[in-house]
Amino acid sequence: MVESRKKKNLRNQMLKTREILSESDVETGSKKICQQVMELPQWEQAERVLYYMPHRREIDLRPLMKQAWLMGKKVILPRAIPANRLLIFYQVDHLDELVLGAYGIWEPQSDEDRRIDPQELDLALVPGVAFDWKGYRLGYGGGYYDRFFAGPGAGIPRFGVGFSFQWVETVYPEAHDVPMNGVVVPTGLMVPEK
Ligand SMILES: Nc1nc2c(c(=O)[nH]1)N(C=O)[C@@H](CNc1ccc(C(=O)N[C@@H](CCC(=O)O)C(=O)O)cc1)CN2
Ligand SMILES: Nc1ncnc2c1ncn2[C@@H]1O[C@H](COP(=O)(O)OP(=O)(O)OP(=O)(O)O)[C@@H](O)[C@H]1O
Repeated sequence: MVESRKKKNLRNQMLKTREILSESDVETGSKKICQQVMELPQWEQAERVLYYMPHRREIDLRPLMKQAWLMGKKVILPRAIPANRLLIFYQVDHLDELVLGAYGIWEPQSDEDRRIDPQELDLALVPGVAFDWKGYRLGYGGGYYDRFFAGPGAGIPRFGVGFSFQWVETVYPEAHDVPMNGVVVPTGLMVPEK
C-alpha cells in the first residue's frame, strides 16, 4: 500500500529534528525517561520487560536495563527478521552478548535456549519516530511492532518512549496501526485520549 505523503513528511521531519540533538541531549532525556518508567506500576510489577537497543538518536534505555538486572528482573530484546518482518525475542543477561543485526542495530544472537515466547512478556517499551495524542505510533516504516501487537503480542501492555517533541497531534494512523497504552516522555507519562 502506498504510504501517505503526510506520513512520510512527518517521518522525515521528525528524524531530522532528532538527528540534530546532541549526545548530551539524548543522555539527559534518556535518564529522565528511565526514571519515569521506573515509577510506572506496570514496570515495577513486571518480571519480563521488552526493551530495545538505541538506534541513531533514539532514547537510550540501557540505564533502565541495568536497574532491571540489579533488581533481578529479566531483560528481553528483539531480533528483527527482515524476510517476514517479524520480531523474535531473547533474554539477555549482558550487553556484550549482542551482535550487530539487520539495520545496524545491536541484537541478541539466535540461541533457542534464551528464546522468549511473546506470551511471557509483561510489558513492552517501544521506540518510535513520533507518537500522537491517541497513542498511535510512527516508526521507521517496517511495520514490525504493528505486526507484533496485532498478532502474538496482542494484549501485552505497550508504552512508547520518546522526546517531548515526538508527542504530536496526529501521526496519520492507518487501519493496521495499534495504539500504545501510554507514552513516556522526559517530563512524565502521556495518557492517550479516547
Ligand atoms: N532500536 C530499535 N530497534 C528496533 C526497531 C526500532 O525502531 N528501533 N524496530 C522497529 O520496527 C525494529 C527494526 N526495524 C527497523 C526498520 C527500519 C530501520 C531503518 O533504519 N530504516 C532505514 C532504511 C533502511 C533500509 O531501507 O535499508 C531508515 O529509516 O533510513 C530500522 C529499524 C526492531 N528493532
Ligand atoms: N498487522 C499487520 N499485518 C500485515 N502487514 C502489516 C501489519 N501492520 C503493518 N503492516 C504493514 O507494514 C508496513 C509498514 O507499516 P507502518 O508504516 O505502520 O510501519 P511503522 O509502524 O512505521 O514501522 P515499525 O513498526 O517497523 O517501526 C505497511 O505496509 C503495512 O501495511
